[in-house]
Amino acid sequence: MAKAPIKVAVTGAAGQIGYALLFRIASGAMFGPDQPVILQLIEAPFEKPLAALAGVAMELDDCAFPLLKGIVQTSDASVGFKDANWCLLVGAKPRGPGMERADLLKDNGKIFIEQGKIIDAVAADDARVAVVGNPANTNCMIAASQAKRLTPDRFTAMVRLDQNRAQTQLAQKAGVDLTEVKDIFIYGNHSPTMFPSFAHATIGGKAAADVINDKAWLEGPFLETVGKRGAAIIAARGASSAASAANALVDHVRSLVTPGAIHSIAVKSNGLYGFDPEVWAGMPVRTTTPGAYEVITSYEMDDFAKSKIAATNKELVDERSFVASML
Ligand SMILES: NC(=O)c1ccc[n+]([C@@H]2O[C@H](COP(=O)([O-])OP(=O)(O)OC[C@H]3O[C@@H](n4cnc5c(N)ncnc54)[C@H](O)[C@@H]3O)[C@@H](O)[C@H]2O)c1
Ligand SMILES: O=C(O)C[C@H](O)C(=O)O
Repeated sequence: MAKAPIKVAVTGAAGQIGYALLFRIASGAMFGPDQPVILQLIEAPFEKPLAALAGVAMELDDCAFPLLKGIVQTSDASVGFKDANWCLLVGAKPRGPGMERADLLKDNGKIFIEQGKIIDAVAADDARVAVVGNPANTNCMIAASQAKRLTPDRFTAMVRLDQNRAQTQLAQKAGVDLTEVKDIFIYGNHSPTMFPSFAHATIGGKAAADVINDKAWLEGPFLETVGKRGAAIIAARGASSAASAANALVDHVRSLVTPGAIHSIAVKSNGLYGFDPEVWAGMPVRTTTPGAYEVITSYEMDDFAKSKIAATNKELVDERSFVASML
């Protein structure tokens, strides 16, 4: 028997990531080739993005995707999140000229407070939330802070782009196919302070550090390249990563609905790996049942890793304190 459609709400649907994302969701890449979807597309309440959204919806129609069972277009979040099983929070205000990070946090904080409240009020009982809009970890923490019905574990932020970037860098350095690289996980913030923990990664079943045999590269250029990849793409393209970010969100959700998948997501830390209990930090998880996961707690951290985790934790704690009065 055919499966019932699931409702997938996407904010910022007419933005660059939205344009690279919606067609993949509708094609089955995110939820599988037998799972019909209804897309509930949410944009800012302005003429230009809403007109662009109408154009994106026309293109979705024109793809004649067999799995796409409906499209909602709205600037009203209570309509867009209504009964949503997945809420993909991509839309956010970008940093303007001369704007401090704290101002960005506060402006986006208002958006994520509002969206957190509405999701908690109207989304489906099994709703899951994945945050992409930057600063993703703290926006996710803010949205989760507004929820009374939905528990904090339902709210995750995306560090999968960083994991994918790190995997490719290790494969290229070792000169192997990237499928040989396993167990590279991202700890902390989606920002240059993130820590891709190379000590536990393997290449072709052997410790990555032994295969690469270049500690200085791992502790220096590797971390720097992964941490600053977003900025390098902005410098090269004149716009932030979009196709790779959309692809990473497909991977994030696909892994979360696939029992047994092991992957990095940002979750409420609850004090694991030395993070402040109240911040959302990247860490390795294993998906248990579709949408649910357990944090893998067995990785030992050496002094180098502990110092990197302390630095990214400090940034997350600082971000939380910038917005504490709003929570
Ligand atoms: N976590 C990651 O790995 C990662 C990677 C790349 C980009 N990002 C972030 O993703 C976000 C989106 O990037 P983009 O390139 O698509 O940006 P974009 O500016 O092209 O699109 C953002 C869209 O969000 C909409 N929007 C703004 N406020 C909204 C609201 N309250 N409700 C609904 N829609 C709203 C805008 O109208 C716009 O269409 C940015 O914050 C970017 O920094 C995160
Ligand atoms: O939008 C950005 O600042 C960069 C983006 O988060 C990325 O990692 O590509």
